[in-house]
Order: sequence, then C-alpha cells, then structure tokens
Amino acid sequence: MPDFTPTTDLSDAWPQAQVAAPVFRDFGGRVRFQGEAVTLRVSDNNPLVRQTLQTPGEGRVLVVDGGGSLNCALLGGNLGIFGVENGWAGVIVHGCVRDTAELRGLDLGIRALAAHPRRSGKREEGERDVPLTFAGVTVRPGDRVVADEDGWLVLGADLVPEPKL
Ligand SMILES: O=C([O-])CC(=O)C(=O)O
Repeated sequence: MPDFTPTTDLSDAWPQAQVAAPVFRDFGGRVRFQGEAVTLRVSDNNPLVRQTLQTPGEGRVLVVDGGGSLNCALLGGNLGIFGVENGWAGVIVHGCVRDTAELRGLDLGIRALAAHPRRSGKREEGERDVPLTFAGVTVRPGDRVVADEDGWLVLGADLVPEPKL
C-alpha cells in the first residue's frame, strides 16, 4: 500500500495518538489498512452494518461498536463482500464476526474481538455518525484509523496531515 506509515512510527511521532487496547483479532485478507472512520453503534443487530457496507466506502473504515457483545456475529462473509465491492478499506467490530474462512479471503481489513457462529438480530436499530468509546479509544466520524500487524490506532482529524517522520 502506498504511503503507509506503520502504527509503531505513528505512535512514536504522535504520543497523543489513541491506541486501541490489544484485544482485537485480525480476520481480514488485508492486514494493513487505513482510512477515515465512519461510525456505527449497534446492539446484537446488524442491518445498519449491512446498509452502510452497501454504500460507497471511498476507502474509509467502518468502525462498529457492538458493545463488546459476545452473543452473536455482526459481520459475515456476505457483508464482507459488500465491503469489498463498495470500496471500504476495512471494518473494525467491537464484537464478533463469522464465516471467518471467507473473511480471510477478502481484500478487506477486518478486526473483531472473536468469531461466533450465530447470526445477529435483524432489527434496524442503532446509531450512525456518533462518537464511539471502547477499548480505550474514542473514535469520531472522520478520524483517521490505521491498522497493521501491531494493532490499530486513531488519529484525530486535527492531526492530519502526517508529521515528518
Ligand atoms: O447476515 C449476517 O447476519 C451476517 C452474515 O452471516 C453475513 O454477512 O454473511
């Protein structure tokens, strides 16, 4: 990926960068990804996740706060394909995903807490474009999210562009 600065270097250059607690697993076919955050808060229901991944991603990262729920999966193979087809760089789920063998084959960054076989509820509820706080970070819409082999972090929109490293 062109112009990719590792999270380690970003963290060194910007001590104020928010680093997510290292509780996320990598499920995607793309280990390194970055982009502006689009935010969703849902609770064991994923229609908003589906709807959002069906809109143009334009290289952004969908950040889903599922409240850390270990009850069901908020994203699976079909939603992952929507993400690829619509140009999302990645999806970060504070919750679970499923179809992990399929997700691994997608050109999409995917982080989540765990795998879970059960599908989520189908109620159209949740909030979009709200600040999210979980795993020690606050993600606001438009913040830059950067993920790689070492974890992921959040750079507030005010920190863009990058400093000279
Ligand atoms: O539809 C769902 O709830 C999640 C899923 O399994 C998929 O994306 O394929």
